[in-house]
Amino acid sequence: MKPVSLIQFLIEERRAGHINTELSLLIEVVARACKRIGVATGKGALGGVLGAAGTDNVQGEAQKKLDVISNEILLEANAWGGHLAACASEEMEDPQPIPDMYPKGQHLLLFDPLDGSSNIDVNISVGTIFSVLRCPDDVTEPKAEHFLQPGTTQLAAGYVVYGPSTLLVLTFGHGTHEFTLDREIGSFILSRRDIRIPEQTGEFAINMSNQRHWEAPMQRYIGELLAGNDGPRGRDFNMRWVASMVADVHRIVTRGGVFFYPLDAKIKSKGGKLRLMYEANPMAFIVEQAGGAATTGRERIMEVQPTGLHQRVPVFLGSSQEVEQATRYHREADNAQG
Ligand SMILES: O=P(O)(O)OC[C@H]1O[C@](O)(COP(=O)(O)O)[C@@H](O)[C@@H]1O
Ligand SMILES: [Mg+2]
Ligand SMILES: [Mg+2]
Repeated sequence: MKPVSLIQFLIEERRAGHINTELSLLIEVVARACKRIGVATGKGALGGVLGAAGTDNVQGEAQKKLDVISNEILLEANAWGGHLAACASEEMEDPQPIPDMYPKGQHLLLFDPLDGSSNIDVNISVGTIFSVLRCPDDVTEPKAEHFLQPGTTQLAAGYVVYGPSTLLVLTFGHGTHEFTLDREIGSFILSRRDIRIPEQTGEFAINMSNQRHWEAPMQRYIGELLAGNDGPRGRDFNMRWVASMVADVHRIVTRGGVFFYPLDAKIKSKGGKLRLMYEANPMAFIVEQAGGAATTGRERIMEVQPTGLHQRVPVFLGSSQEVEQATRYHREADNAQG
C-alpha cells in the first residue's frame, strides 16, 4: 500500500469535513516544531540540552533545559499566527497571545512541551502533548478564562513520543491514528489508522512508591491486582511504569493496559499530579477515540469543568473494563461515606 504522509492525511480529513484548513495548518506547524524538539532531544549531551535550566516553572517545579527549549520551539513555530489566537503552556503562568502585527486565527493551542522531564537525562522516552480548542468568536484578546473549556470541546489532541522512533498520535474526534517519523525524508507517515485499545487487560501502570498515601478504594483495587491468581480477580497482572506519561499511554494505545495517577495524601491539596489542560484532557480524548476510557476516579475527565489553567486532576485511563472497575470502587466508597 502507498504510504500516506501526515500532509495527505490532513487533506483527507479536510475533504471529509472533519477539520478546516486553519486547523490543518496548525497541526502541520505543531508537527514541524515537534520534529525540531526530537532533533534537540536526540543530540543529548552533544547538543548541551541535558540537565537543569536553573529556573522554576509556574508550578514551582525545577525546569530542565529541554523543558525550556521545547517550550521556545513551540512558541516560535506558532508565533506568526494565521491559524492561532493564543497558546498556553505548562511552563508559562499566562497564555501567550499572537502578537498584534500578525493575523489572528480562531484556535487556542495548549501544550506540555516536554513530558517526562525526569527521564531526559537518563535517555528514556519523553514527549510532547497538545490540545486544540476553539477561541470564542467574540474574543479578540484571549485570556486564561477563554481556555477554561471542558475536554469534550477539544477539536484536536495529540502527542509525540521521542523514543527509539519518533511517533505522532493524533485525534480530531474521528478515531485515533499513529504516524511514524521517517527520519530520512523528514515526514510523518501514517503507521496505524483507527487504533483500538482492548477492553480487557492484564497490565497496569502506577507509581507504587505512593501506595501508602493512596485513598482506601485505590488500595483495594491495586491490592486485588497484586493478589493475582490467588485473589478475587483470579488471574495475574503485570506492572510497568516508565514515568513519562506519553510512553506509558503509548504502550496502552499499542497493546492495551491501564494507567493511574490517583489522588494521594501528599498531593491532595493540589488536586492531583497531572495537569487537566495539558495532560489529562488531550490523553483522555485520544484514549476515548481509541475505544478506551478516562476518568478522575469519580467522573469522566473530559466532563470536568476547568477552574484554572494549571489545574491538576487524578487520572485513570486505558482499557475500559479496568478503568470502570477502579472508578466503581471510588464511587462505592464515596456513597458509603454519604
Ligand atoms: O515521578 P512520578 O511521580 O512517577 O510521576 C511521573 C509522571 O510525571 C510526569 O513526568 C509529569 O509530566 P512533566 O514531566 O511534564 O512534569 C508524567 O509524564 C509522569 O506520568
Ligand atoms: Mg507532563
Ligand atoms: Mg512537561
